[in-house]
Amino acid sequence: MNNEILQLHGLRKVHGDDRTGVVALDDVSLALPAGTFTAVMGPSGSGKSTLLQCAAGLDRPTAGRVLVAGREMTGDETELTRFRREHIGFVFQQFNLLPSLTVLDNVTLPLRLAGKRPDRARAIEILERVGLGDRIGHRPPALSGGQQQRTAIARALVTEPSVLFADEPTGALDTRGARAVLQLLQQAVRGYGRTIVMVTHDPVAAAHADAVLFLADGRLVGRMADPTPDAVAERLARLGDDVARDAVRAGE
Ligand SMILES: Nc1ncnc2c1ncn2[C@@H]1O[C@H](COP(=O)(O)OP(=O)(O)OP(=O)(O)O)[C@@H](O)[C@H]1O
Repeated sequence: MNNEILQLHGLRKVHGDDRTGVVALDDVSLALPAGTFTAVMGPSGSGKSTLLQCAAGLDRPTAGRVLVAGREMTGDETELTRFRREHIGFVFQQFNLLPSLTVLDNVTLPLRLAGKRPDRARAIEILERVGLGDRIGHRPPALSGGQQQRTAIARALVTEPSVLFADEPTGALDTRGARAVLQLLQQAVRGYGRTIVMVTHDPVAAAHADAVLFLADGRLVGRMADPTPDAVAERLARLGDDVARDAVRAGE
């Protein structure tokens, strides 16, 4: 059985005109097994968000293929939307909850959008799992940032996505809120077998993953298994030095 739940083949993304635009991704290929937690790191502008957006079907690559659970992500907007609803979960830095809906209604929303029965019992079970069982009737503005992000994670998990993508999920949180969110993501992988890909700038956050992928100038330039915060920070510093040196050389 093919255990690789996410495959990227020769992904290229040019923002703007293909000839004069910005090359954000340059021939990125990777395959991630199901049930793994992967962090993506790299200097600012290295293409991390673009990689996540293309892999999640929120943006279209200029070239290359994305396969999720063995199926190619392709087609018109309607097909892409259906594919995303079925296979993809996404967690944003700024939570993106609907402020006028209760926590419970935010979490059942993806089911309703997919035309499925909004299974309240299941949504409540997930909210209990993320530690918000006593907050289901609250509205997001009444919650802390960490609680809002845990609501967003519950919303992303309710459809049991093949892959959950998270773009800087702890970027707007304090240390305590961030730790709770990272532990939750770990638990979703280790306890429930989900697959998570997370972009982060924070070596401590990245060290919660099983492996870290490093991007520089739109290319995959390294992978670290069993990361520690110190090892990640050191690798990142070296990458930053390399990028700065290349920029100086290009300007010579
Ligand atoms: N919509 C866009 N239009 C034009 N250029 C873009 C667009 N989005 C991103 N870029 C460019 O593509 C490159 C990669 O951007 P991306 O946001 O993916 O990098 P990143 O690694 O996520 O950066 P950061 O860590 O600063 O968020 C950058 O040079 C950026 O300026």
